[in-house]
Amino acid sequence: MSNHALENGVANIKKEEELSDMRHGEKFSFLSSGYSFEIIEQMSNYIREKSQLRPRIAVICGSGLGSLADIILDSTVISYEEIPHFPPSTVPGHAGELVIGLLDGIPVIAMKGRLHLYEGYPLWLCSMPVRVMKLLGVRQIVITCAAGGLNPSYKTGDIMIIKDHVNLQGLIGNSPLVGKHDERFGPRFFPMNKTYDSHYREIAKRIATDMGISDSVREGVHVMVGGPNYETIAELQFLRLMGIDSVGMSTVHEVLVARQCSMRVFAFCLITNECVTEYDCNLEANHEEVLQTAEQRQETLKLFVTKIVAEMAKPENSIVQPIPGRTPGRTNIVKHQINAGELRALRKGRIASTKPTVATEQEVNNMLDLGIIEPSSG
Ligand SMILES: O=P(O)(O)O[C@H]1O[C@H](CO)[C@@H](O)[C@H]1O
Ligand code: HPA
Repeated sequence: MSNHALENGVANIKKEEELSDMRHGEKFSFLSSGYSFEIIEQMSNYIREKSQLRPRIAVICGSGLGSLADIILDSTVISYEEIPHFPPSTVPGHAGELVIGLLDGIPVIAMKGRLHLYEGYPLWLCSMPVRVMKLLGVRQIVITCAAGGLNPSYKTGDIMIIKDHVNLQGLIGNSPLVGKHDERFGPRFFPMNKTYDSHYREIAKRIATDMGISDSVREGVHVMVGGPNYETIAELQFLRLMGIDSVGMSTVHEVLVARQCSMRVFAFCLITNECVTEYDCNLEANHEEVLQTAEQRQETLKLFVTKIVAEMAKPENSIVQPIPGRTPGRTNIVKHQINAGELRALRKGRIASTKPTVATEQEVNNMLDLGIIEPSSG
């Protein structure tokens, strides 16, 4: 190793050590999966104080799709920069604001702009807002992104409902979930085969038909590449061989974290450009085209998202099942230890409000979602 590389390595380790108290407070947590539960809690507490609303549904707005948040009424807008420990958004088309308000009368929280790996943020940091939203009470999430259409039948302006993904980063060990595990965020080992909620996908297709846009609504497999450069022809040909329909630089890490904490996920891409897979083609991908397509499709997308959120909010569509995979016997993972008597009381009547020292309402909801406790029928 050269001296220079060595120095860089030492500098990085020092930086990691400085960060470690913000994460798990352990000197050697270099491969940390990010902020500790307590830091995430601090962030959600900060946001909770800004609005009376307690949304169950979140929307992440992709590149150029921030206008989806503009139809949220009676809103409280919180800049990412004012939230403790929250990094700024640095990409054109991503305002870097949380918007909490009413979408057609339904409480929602929207991320107007997301965080990307290519901004220099590790994946755990890019997906950290999902955990913050979970602690705020979010149980269902709509994740949107701009993406290149790799399936040759796709056209610019199409909406692709994501039915599955290939987690290229994760397959080689770069996941937002690597590192020290905290079961309060969900199980370490969990399945991914039911990630993209099939019921919500059916609802979205029905809505597309009702809106008369079903010709431009597809369903396919998404891949997240690291970016920020667009792909070479050889890379795109390789991805197509893998069965990929759309290519983006986001979404997958957010979906992973959302599923780990049992959120129900609906995700779609706006196909903002057609991927160039032939050497003799003069087209070149560019971010201006991405933003332009998003702007052209914004009115349609606003209506599409509004209708989907309205359906997701219906009681029959908002039931959340705990994700399987919880470590058996881990009832001691809540912040305040629960003894057997208290746990029995929790099981009987969801007593959060009468026994605040045992567990907060938020913790009870978390435990219910994780399957640590069960709702009583009485
Ligand atoms: O995924 P979002 O943020 O929607 O945007 C996509 O568009 C940008 C590239 O033009 C990248 O950020 C890519 O990920
Ligand atoms: N490739 C990767 N990410 C993208 C693209 C693309 O073609 N378009 C929008 N985001």
